[in-house]
Amino acid sequence: MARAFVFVLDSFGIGAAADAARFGDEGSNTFGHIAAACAAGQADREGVRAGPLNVPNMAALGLAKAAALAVGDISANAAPAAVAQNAFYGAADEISSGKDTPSGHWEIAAFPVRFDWGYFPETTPTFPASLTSAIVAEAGLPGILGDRHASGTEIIAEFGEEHIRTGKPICYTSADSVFQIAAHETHFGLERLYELCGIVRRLVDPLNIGRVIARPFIGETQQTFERTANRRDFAVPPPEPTLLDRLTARGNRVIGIGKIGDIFAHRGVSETRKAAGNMALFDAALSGMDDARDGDMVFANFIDFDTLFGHRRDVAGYAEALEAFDRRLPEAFSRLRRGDILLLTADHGCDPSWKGTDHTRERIPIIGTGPGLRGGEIGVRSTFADIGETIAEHLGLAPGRHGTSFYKAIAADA
Ligand SMILES: O=P(O)(O)O[C@H]1O[C@H](CO)[C@@H](O)[C@H]1O
Ligand SMILES: [Mn+2]
Ligand SMILES: [Mn+2]
Repeated sequence: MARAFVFVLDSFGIGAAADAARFGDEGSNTFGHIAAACAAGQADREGVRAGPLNVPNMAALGLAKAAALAVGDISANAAPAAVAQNAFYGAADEISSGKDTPSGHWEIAAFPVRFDWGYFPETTPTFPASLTSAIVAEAGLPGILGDRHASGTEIIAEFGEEHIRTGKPICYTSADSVFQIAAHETHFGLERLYELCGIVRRLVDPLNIGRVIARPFIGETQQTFERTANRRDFAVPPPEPTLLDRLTARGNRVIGIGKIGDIFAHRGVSETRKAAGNMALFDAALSGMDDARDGDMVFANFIDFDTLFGHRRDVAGYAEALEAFDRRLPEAFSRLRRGDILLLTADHGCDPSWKGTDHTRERIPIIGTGPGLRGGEIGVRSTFADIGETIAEHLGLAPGRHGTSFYKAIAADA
């Protein structure tokens, strides 16, 4: 029995990447700054959480040691937290050119994105006039609102009422290669929003934009607007086969939890299980573990860390989400059989104490366990693709073109 379970804590970086300066992110550290704020009593929230960050299960997998490695602290091995038998831990730098979600996930799945995505400039309007007029004409719209870089929740508060009044969708972007469209689920219509995103997807293809994202919301006033779980990402398909394609081509199943299917444009994903919120996503991931057979992979994305707390720069909220996630981990551990591997990682950072509202270029944690593994330290890997190649070797696939497996370093001696 060899099965692989990869859980992505979306945006859970553990220290600035080697090339963070290129992104203006030198010194960012999602985990480190959350842990420091908690320790200083600055992340207490009445009735929600208080005190030092309490993530004992991830600590037992070596999270603190991975974090020490990621920030170049050579006393990593002297880090106090005891690491469980079979646990492996380390960190990785990203070699993809962007710090966005598709780049991070594709690189984890052993396909780094070495080309440059298209981006929209930090001007108002941000979208080229020719693009906007094509969208307006093809979709039969009275115009668009927004048309600039923005935080999704803030721009809905600003333009939501005007959107309801005029029927103009709210279009915005970020430091990522995205064209995001916020529209009201009933006044504008959810299906109509998805159709509009399909039109825009086609129109932004020549601009090399990674994703068009539908951002539906409900509520009638600035105070009551709320985004719903009906978000949908329209990503371009990875230009090369990923680990997921290699597995499904062999006849194995890849069960994608949450937005994994969307991120891979549904290629190499046998089945998608969506759910709203990290706890329901965890339930879905456990159901995937229950159903996975020999040679299968469960690939889960836990989006709340990023969307609800990282981008919103909510340190206490992020801390509480980590603690809630950590409390569920024993349920995953108890499902592991001999031959299985469970690996926790992230796709980029989104330091909630950082300036702005964008992602941060960070190293990611690689921590995990498996009943048949020896475990140990795997160092700071030069690419996330080492994760994909390790899973490939674990599941008996031939090596791919990118990344180096660390499987032999953590596998039990033959
Ligand atoms: O501010 P919101 O709408 O959450 O958007 C964020 O989510 C997008 C996709 O992950 C990022 O590009 C960032 O803009
Ligand atoms: Mn992400
Ligand atoms: Mn994000």
